[in-house]
Amino acid sequence: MPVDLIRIVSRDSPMALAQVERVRAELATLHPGTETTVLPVKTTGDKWMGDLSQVEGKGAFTKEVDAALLAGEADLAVHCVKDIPADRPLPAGTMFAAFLKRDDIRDALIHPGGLTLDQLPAGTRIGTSSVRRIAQLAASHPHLECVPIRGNANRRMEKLANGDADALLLAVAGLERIGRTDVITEILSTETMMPPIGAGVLALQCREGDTELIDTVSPLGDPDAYRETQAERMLLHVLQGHCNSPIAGFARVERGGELSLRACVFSADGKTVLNAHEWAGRLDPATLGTSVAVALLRQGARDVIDSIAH
Ligand SMILES: NCc1[nH]cc(CCC(=O)O)c1CC(=O)O
Repeated sequence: MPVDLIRIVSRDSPMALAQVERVRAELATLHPGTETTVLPVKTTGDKWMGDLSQVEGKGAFTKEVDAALLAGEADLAVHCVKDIPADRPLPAGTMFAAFLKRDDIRDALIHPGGLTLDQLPAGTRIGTSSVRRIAQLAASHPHLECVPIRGNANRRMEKLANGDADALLLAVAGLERIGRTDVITEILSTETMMPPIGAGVLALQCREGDTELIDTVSPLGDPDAYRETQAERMLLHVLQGHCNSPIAGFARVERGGELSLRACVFSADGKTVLNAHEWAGRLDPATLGTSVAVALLRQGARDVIDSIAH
């Protein structure tokens, strides 16, 4: 029997609330009798506009949401997988109930003048605080300058309009969710800008043992998103990357159903780029993630990751 009521907790940014609406719509189709309510919470990551490594790093966007779940104030949390730390287990007492069908995993350039990345003149200020984006731009477009910018996607676009930067890099999936794909001037290929672990995947997280709820929401899960996410998160877990680690990578269920995983570890200045790409063959997704991580560690990833302060 599907449950009568699901109280959903999430960050309160426009993007996060759009994500919740997707979950509610999918649930309404599947279980018209199940009612849903929304509990929006502000997280440390939303409030703190400084360097994320000075608060608790990546958990900054999930901590308060997970706390509401554990306190029984809500039954289901919706998170971007990209924002869920992978170097440590999920908070004790919680588990994933589903990974939704994956959205676009690529990053987009937003340049009010309409130029593409390769057309941007030297000294163009790219607003991004992402170590992953900064390192890749340093490697491929060293003539561009990255300037720190924080806040949710809507805020960043306001800051761009105010002249705090000349261009932005933002995830296509996020822009789709807030209905602002109109601002995109170029979608960057995964070769030009390798996405972060978990890009474009939404996770449903619940309390362990909440079996009726799990039975109600798990049909929303997508099997390919599950396999890809397992491989990607195991990679990050084995690498023990921290919030300041320029690590990028993505798994993909290719034609024929086989899973592949490629990943890069960069030094902060983009001068060192380690690269690995493997096919699962008979390996399960998590073992593929381990195997690619080990390949990167053999190339020296430990030193590269540890040389960056966090
Ligand atoms: N850091 C915030 C965040 N978390 C997830 C996304 C994008 C959507 C996704 O990948 O699920 C974004 C915005 C961005 O990086 O542009």
